[in-house]
Amino acid sequence: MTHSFRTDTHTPYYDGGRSWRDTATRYALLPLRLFLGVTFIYAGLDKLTDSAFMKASGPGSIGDQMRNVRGSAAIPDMIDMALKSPVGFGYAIALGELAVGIATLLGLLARLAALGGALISLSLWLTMSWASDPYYYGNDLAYLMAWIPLVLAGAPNFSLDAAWRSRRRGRAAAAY
Ligand SMILES: O=S(=O)([O-])[S-]
Repeated sequence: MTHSFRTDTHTPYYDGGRSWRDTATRYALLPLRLFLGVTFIYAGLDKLTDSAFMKASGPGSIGDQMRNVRGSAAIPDMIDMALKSPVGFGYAIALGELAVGIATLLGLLARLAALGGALISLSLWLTMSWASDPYYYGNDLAYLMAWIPLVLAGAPNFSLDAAWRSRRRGRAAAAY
């Protein structure tokens, strides 16, 4: 009986020593990072520039939106807390989204930014979109899940974190 071994099952289009598969794997999280970064910046700016939204009451206001979902929220106490200062809460969410989006795009403290994004999505899921039925109609749960790979991986490429790390390594190497 003869045995044959194939160690390479794909076509090696070499790119400076890497196959295209290695390159695709290396940058697999980049589309997700760009999408979440841009979307959170957009969501933050959208809220900040919507004068109807940043109000304690009235059509389209954050106050009315929270009162509308209070009965169906997973944790109504969270809504009660936010309703003590609906406009303050609105600014906190909008500025949080903006900061998370910018940091994610720049790859600055990327894991921390992704954790912030996940916490924002978690709190919106438990309140605003908890009543979605079936659950997959609610988008905040999908955002929460989308942040998790970035919490785990950070932003190893095209990022300020990576630039900072390689600068520190360069300095450490120069010191020896
Ligand atoms: O977003 S990334 O640093 O994984 S390419």
